[in-house]
Amino acid sequence: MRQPMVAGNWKLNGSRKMVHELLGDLLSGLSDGHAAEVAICPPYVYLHEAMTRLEGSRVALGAQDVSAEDEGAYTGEVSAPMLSDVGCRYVIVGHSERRSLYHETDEIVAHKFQAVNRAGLCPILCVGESLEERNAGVTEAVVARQLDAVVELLGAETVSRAVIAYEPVWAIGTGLTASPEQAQAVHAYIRGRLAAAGAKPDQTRLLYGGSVKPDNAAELFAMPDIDGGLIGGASLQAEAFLAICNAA
Ligand SMILES: O=C[C@H](O)COP(=O)(O)O
Repeated sequence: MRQPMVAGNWKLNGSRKMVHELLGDLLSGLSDGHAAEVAICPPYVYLHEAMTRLEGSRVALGAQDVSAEDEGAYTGEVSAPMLSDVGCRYVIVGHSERRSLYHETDEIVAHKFQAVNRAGLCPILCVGESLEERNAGVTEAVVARQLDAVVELLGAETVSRAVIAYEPVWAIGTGLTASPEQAQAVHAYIRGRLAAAGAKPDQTRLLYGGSVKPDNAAELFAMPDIDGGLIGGASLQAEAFLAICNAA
């Protein structure tokens, strides 16, 4: 039985005020027995403050990115041991915005995944195709290439212990959501590919991301291989995020 998970990716949004207000609303709105694991991933500068706010709660902290290096002369970078030091449990790697806007290759993503793993944290590995790729019928090939880059470096068993987020690029921040059937098909493909590579992915949590909102979360999460969501825009409003957490 996989515990569902809902992770909020704040992206480049937030303030100290928002950390206090939104997390306060979240903590008071989550019922004690909520079934899903909930995580929030604010910008680096707010991690410590968020950790202080979340201490003693069941809400986990994650980061949105990480350096592939642990320490040294890498101006501007933040390492996985540092993220561990401030209380993170999760680190998003390979988000499509990092891949497209900051030119992160599959190889860089694999090394970031490795750094997160080395620090004892859990990667949330993002994979997903662009609209052009979907229309060209190469969705599975793109997802396979992104997944295989990490499997080749670390092995399928290690990858299957991470969280994997399928985020079709065309659904991110656009209001267009993959249908539950479209998302389920790719999730099943990912699980199958990990199994074919020698892992036992029955326990691997596969999240869907891309315009998840309170009104579409339940039907997406009802699919057999969708174990929750990676939420962008809707994670910035307590009411919407709580409704999505409850749907999981
Ligand atoms: O990391 C989150 C995803 O990019 C989804 O963002 P969105 O919910 O705003 O579409």
